[in-house]
Amino acid sequence: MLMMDLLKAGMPAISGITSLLRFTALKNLLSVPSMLTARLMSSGASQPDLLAIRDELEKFEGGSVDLEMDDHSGIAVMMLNNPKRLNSLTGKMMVDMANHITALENWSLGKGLVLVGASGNFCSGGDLTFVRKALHYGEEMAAFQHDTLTRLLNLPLVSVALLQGHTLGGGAELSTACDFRVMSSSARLGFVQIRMGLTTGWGATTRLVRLFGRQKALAYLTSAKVFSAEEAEKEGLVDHVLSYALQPEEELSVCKDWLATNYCKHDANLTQAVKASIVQCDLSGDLVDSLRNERQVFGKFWGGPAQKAALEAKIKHK
Ligand SMILES: CCCC(=O)SCCNC(=O)CCNC(=O)[C@H](O)C(C)(C)COP(=O)(O)OP(=O)(O)OC[C@H]1O[C@@H](n2cnc3c(N)ncnc32)[C@H](O)[C@@H]1OP(=O)(O)O
Repeated sequence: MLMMDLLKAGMPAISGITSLLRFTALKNLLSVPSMLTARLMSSGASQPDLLAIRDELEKFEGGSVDLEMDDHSGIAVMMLNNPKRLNSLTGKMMVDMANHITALENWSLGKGLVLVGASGNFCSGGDLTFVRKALHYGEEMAAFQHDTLTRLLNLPLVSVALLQGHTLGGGAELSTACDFRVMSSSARLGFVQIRMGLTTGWGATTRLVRLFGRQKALAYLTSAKVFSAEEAEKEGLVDHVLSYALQPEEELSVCKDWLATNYCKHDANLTQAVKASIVQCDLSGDLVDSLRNERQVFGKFWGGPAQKAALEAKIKHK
């Protein structure tokens, strides 16, 4: 794809950064394969054509992902914005997120990132309108999301997901691609994919085993249990539960303060260096192998009879 085509396609809303940074982000998107892609290439596995998948996903419109980068505090806020559908992700939102992560990879003043959903909901998974139209495209979408979410996890910033309202299916997967999870006292969190006739499509099996061990990962994924904040904290699934006295609109600023005062109070260069060193310790070949396997398993179920029956049933994951 030519640079001009990308420019025509348009980068999503980014505020607080210079046009130079936009250009750098675009250049990187084109010329520097992500860490995951580079590893796929070096391992000799067939390389997913992420630019072609990006073009395809972008056709599934609806919602946006918006980014604000505050150079003063060094804290960015990335907001999932599809509130009428509880911030479930369309293909276009996946592309927005990938582009923003490229911008964040290049943010020299950055220390931290809050991932949040608009209007008091984190994310209720894949947008089911998109899902129904993309039943032929599971493994490709999974490859794109694996790349994006591995880059999110490996950003040189300390990241936190603010879980408000519903965090379900793919939304729960997103939350595991952040370093920390802060949960609203009334929120609900569940890896409900199995009830939707699916395995994880966005890399959460691999990340859950690394975060919590195989037994807990197995329990979360096979039970499809939807956790209250109290239960999630007891499990260690979330790092902090917010006071019940807060209104949803106050919770973002409290979460930002939690991140700033605990993990982003020191120099940006040092904070980035610490995170980058931790990422280096964690870069083993088996991450790539595990994600590839996860994607292949997911591809066997996506568009299959169990998923179609679940979509017909219009399940509510209460
Ligand atoms: C690779 C991806 C794999 C996955 O993510 S699998 C998981 C996919 N997510 C789901 O199946 C969630 C299904 N929805 C639900 O369980 C319930 O809507 C939920 C989240 C418990 C909320 O229940 P309520 O509070 O009663 O609200 P509600 O059902 O009236 O929802 C409000 C409006 O949001 C919509 N919505 C919620 N989740 C959605 C989704 N994932 N995709 C598309 N639309 C979604 C819902 O249809 C409703 O819209 P409307 O007002 O009826 O037009």
